Order: sequence, then C-alpha cells, then structure tokens
Amino acid sequence: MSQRYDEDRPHEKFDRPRRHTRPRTKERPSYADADDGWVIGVDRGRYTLLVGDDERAVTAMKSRPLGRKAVVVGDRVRVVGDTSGTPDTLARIVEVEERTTVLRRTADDNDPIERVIVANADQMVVVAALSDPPPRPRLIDRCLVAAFDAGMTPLVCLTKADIGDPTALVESLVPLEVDVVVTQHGGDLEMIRERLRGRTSVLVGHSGVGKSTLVNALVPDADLATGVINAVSRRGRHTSTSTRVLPLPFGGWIVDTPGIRSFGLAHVSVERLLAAFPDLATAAEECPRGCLHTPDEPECALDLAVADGTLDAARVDSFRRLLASREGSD
Ligand SMILES: Nc1nc2c(ncn2[C@@H]2O[C@H](COP(=O)(O)OP(=O)(O)OP(=O)(O)O)[C@@H](O)[C@H]2O)c(=O)[nH]1
Ligand SMILES: [Zn+2]
Repeated sequence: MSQRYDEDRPHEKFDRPRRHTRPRTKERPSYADADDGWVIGVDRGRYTLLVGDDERAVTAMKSRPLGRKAVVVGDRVRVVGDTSGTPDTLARIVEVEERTTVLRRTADDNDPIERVIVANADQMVVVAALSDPPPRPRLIDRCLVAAFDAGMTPLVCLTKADIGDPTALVESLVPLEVDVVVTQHGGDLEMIRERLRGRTSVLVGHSGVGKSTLVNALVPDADLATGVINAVSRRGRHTSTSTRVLPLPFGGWIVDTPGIRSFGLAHVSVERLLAAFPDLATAAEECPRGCLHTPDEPECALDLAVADGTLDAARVDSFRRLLASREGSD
C-alpha cells in the first residue's frame, strides 16, 4: 500500500490532482452530467471545490445520497447543480471518489473515532526545527509512522539550520531511507522545491518550527491565495484550525494543516508499518507466526537476517524505533 506513488511513477504525473483513476463502483448511481471537483476547503458544511479545466472555485454542499459520509480536504468528488462558481451559487456534491491515501487523526488514543483529515495527498512533509524549539525525535518518528500508515511518502524538513546542527538527526534517519532536506530562513529553497514540485504534500509540525515561514517563502502570495478561497466560501478569515490547500507557483499543492500536532497511532498494525519497508518485510516472512518483530522476540527473522549480513543492523533498529514510537503519546 504505502509508497505506491513514489518509486514506480514519475512525479510529473502529479502535476494536478488526478481524476478518474479509479474504476467506478457498481453501486454508484450515474450522474452523467456531473462535473469533477477537488475539495480544497471545508468550513461549516460548505465545501470549496476546484472544478473543470479552468479550476474555477465553486462552493458546494453535500447532497442527501452521501448521508453521513465525510467529505474532506483532498477528496475528489462529483458535483451537480450550479457549478459556474458565480457568487451566491451553491453546487451539490453527489459522490466521493475512492481515496488513494487517507491521513487520519485519532484525537488521542482513547478517542474511538478515526477522523480523516486529508485525502489523496501523496507526500507528508514533517517539519521540525533544529533549535528553538528543540527537535523532538520521537515526534518525528510518530509522524513517519502516520505517513507510512496513510500511504504517503514522507519527507523530513529540518528548519533553522542557522541555529542548529542537523548531523545527528539526519544520521538517525538514514537507515529508514527517509528523504531529508535542511532549510533555513532566507536560504536556498531549491532542494525542497524539487521535492514538492508536481505533488500534493501535507505539512505537519508543531507550533514554532517555521512552517509559516516556509510556506510564505514557497508561496509568496500564500495569504492572498487563502483570501481568494475564503472570498468564495464567504466565511471570513482563514482560522488557524482549518486546513488550507495552496497552489505552488512551480507546480503542485501544499496542504497546510495547522491542527495536526500529534497522531493517535494505536490503530497502526505491525504489518502495515512493515509493508513500508519491503526489504524487512521479505526477511520477516521467515518469522514465526505472530512474531511482533520487537527486540525481545527470540526468533525474529530480522535478527537472523542481521546476523547473516542480509540486513543492516541500524536499519532494523530504526524500524524497531518506529514500532516502539506507536506506544504512548508525543
Ligand atoms: N533562526 C531562525 N528562525 C526561524 C527560521 N524560520 C523561522 N524562524 C522563526 O521561528 C519562529 C516561528 O516561525 P513560524 O514560521 O511562525 O512557525 P510556525 O511553525 O508557522 O508556527 P505556528 O504559526 O505557531 O504554527 C518565528 O519567530 C520565525 O521568525 C529559521 O530558519 N531560522
Ligand atoms: Zn519477526
């Protein structure tokens, strides 16, 4: 499941949100005259969509056939009614396409309801500062687990390199083969641009790590872009709790989610995480049934593979570090 967007497809394919990539399900009623839309904003029952080749902004509501099904930012939908995007018109969302990735937040581990916050993003950018606030490696690990679970490729962006040394953190991520970029205020953004270009990337990171600074550098008119979106939904200013989607001037989209600071990971299974590490998954096929692949499993094949030189010990240790990070909180 995970990383299906990475290796086997060129990034150019993600120039814009893909549509109709999924077979239609049998039970779907036919809305032959419906338009395709992409949800870029959700605010109190009103959805802002981009519709048509001209990507006009259209305000819509859910229609009754959807029932209680959630419609979230990133969803690809079918929409009927007035889709002109003219002020004071309201279109109706009649279908939600099957999601290719889902980023969930369980508000905390004792919240039984899984809330989908973003659909169909292909990359998670974990933003962490090298200093002020000091990096929290465990939080980075937990974000990585959430990314793998969601089916998104992770990218770690370490900010504030002018006041902190990235060496130790970068080294700790090498065995996971997670891509890392290091940035600083006013620094060259080409490394990160290159990785964002043509993709839909969700930014996560806790307060003060420099997310807004980064977004403003990447999207010089970020606030303006947000303003336009809100002019359509006519719901006043963007609030810090709402998810916003910003077009990147060099191609691709950024999903900014000020609300995400942590993830409940209790639902992430060992198998799901293991699937994101194909070499480890292959080795683990030799594990005894029910092996949890932790260091105290006496016959875990990951240890055997390290012993016979097939796997790198640091990679296995790092994977186990991610496994362990699912427990507890941030
Ligand atoms: N030294 C240094 N400071 C930075 C850098 N990037 C951002 N800052 C500062 O860090 C502080 C937080 O930056 P923001 O961009 O507001 O961080 P944020 O993650 O958006 O924080 P919230 O808005 O609270 O979510 C600000 O005072 C920035 O000026 C950097 O590269 N180096
Ligand atoms: Zn095992």
